[in-house]
Amino acid sequence: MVKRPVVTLTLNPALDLTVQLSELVPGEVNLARQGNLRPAGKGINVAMVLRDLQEQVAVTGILGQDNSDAFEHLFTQLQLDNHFLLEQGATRINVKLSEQQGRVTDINLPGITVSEAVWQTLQQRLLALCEQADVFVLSGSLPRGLAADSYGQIIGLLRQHGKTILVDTSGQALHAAVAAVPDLIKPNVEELEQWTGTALPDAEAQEQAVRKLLALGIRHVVLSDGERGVRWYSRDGAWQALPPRVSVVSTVGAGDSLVAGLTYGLLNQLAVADTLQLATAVAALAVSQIGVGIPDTERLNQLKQQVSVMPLAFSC
Ligand SMILES: Nc1ncnc2c1ncn2[C@@H]1O[C@H](COP(=O)(O)OP(=O)(O)OP(=O)(O)O)[C@@H](O)[C@H]1O
Ligand SMILES: O=P(O)(O)OC[C@@]1(O)O[C@H](CO)[C@@H](O)[C@@H]1O
Repeated sequence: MVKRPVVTLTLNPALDLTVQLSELVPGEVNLARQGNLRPAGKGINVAMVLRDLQEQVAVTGILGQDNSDAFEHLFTQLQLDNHFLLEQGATRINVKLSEQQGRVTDINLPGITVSEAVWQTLQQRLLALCEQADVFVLSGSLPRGLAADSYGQIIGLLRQHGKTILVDTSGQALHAAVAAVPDLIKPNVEELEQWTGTALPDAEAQEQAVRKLLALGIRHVVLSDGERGVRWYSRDGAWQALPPRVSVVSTVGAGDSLVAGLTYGLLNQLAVADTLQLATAVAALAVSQIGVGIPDTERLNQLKQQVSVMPLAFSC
């Protein structure tokens, strides 16, 4: 049977310039140990990992026409079905300053400005993709020119066609996405705090916020918490996964790798515990390298064995 592809949407992609430094000293001349420029952005990262997990993936979103080559090359190389639209200007460069002891400083640029015409065409393209795909992953921030409720509009459109929708975004875009009730969201703790507008200092406070999200009709809330791991909440129960200890090279893309693992689990109807085991291992792998992906399946299997997954006492 031919597998139907997953669609990942990246409205605000980026070329990630990862700079490896011994230690960042602000205000001084910093000599980098190494630099690396690669096509990225949240949905594209998710797509790369899903491809390494042997899934068929269609990628869409909006790229700047002045520097789309590196992206197009990547899509061809990885056999990602390319449905990106081109807009005037250049896709942004996001700078990731990665220090030896694991700290990463992100400098994310605003990106291109999207015209109304391109936005309308993008919605038509998503509609066309509804013919061939059932699962849509909407990831990342919004570029300039798009209304804050753009994800709300897209979720409404996909919902009318009965699609499964996963969302990973932040700030106002997360607010709008939540209001449109996707199937799964993956905030980190800071993003959950942005959504409630309050500090959520402990698991109890975080779970109060999660209950509100589930009460709105969101079926799965997956809360990531960096090296402390991840907690998955649904009306059927809750689970926690503790990641293996890895030596941190760059945490950039850890969240996207987790989302890819979650998507794989949903697509293949894995049990929650198995999905979390895989997703947490893939995220740990991302942390131990520059960029995302699974260069070594043996290593992934070793990491999977070191993930602990346990049920959590939780009621809605
Ligand atoms: N130091 C670490 N060691 C092992 N696993 C980690 C580490 N940091 C993050 N992870 C894994 O990656 C997952 C996602 O990390 P995090 O909560 O930081 O997501 P995020 O803030 O969305 O990440 P991103 O930097 O991609 O936006 C965590 O739930 C955890 O499983
Ligand atoms: O501006 P957004 O879309 O929130 O984040 C963009 C970004 O930081 O996310 C990815 C890591 O998750 C990077 O590849 C990219 O630079």
